[in-house]
Amino acid sequence: TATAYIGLGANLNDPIDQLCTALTALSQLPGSRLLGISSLYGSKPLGPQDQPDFFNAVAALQTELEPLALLDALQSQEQEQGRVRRRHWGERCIDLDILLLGDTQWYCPRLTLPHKELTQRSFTLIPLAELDPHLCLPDGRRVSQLTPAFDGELQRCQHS
Ligand SMILES: CC1(C)Nc2nc(N)[nH]c(=O)c2N=C1O
Repeated sequence: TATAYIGLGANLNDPIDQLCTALTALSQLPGSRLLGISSLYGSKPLGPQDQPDFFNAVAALQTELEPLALLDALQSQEQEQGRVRRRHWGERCIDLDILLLGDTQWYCPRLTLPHKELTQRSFTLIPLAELDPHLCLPDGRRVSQLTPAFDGELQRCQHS
């Protein structure tokens, strides 16, 4: 098995509830075990600004699933939660992205691992470093070395 890090994002139709629904689905994924969940973060949308702020989190999932099987499972969960693609980089009720799958480096049209934008986005990097401060990327970089560039960009939501 390998540890997958899944990026979750939502900014439509009660986003926090959407994230909870997705996390419940992840905890029930066959051949997988939910190891941990980052804090919940709020962030300004990257892309068109005429959309609501996003809520983001990252989940750590131990899984036996192969990359494309995991991708299929995540994409069917997005459909299940009624994701409709309206415009490029537009609002969506749920986004489930594989950020990392162990040390796998995977380059195919459907899936790139590690996620292409992983180190360019506060809302993936900061929750990831929270989950595993010592995490190393396949190219050897430590995520905790990359987060200072994004200090102050992300709001950790108040724990209810
Ligand atoms: C539309 C785009 C690029 N912008 C985002 N912006 C933020 N803040 N969070 C996201 O999860 C997110 N996801 C996206 O896919």
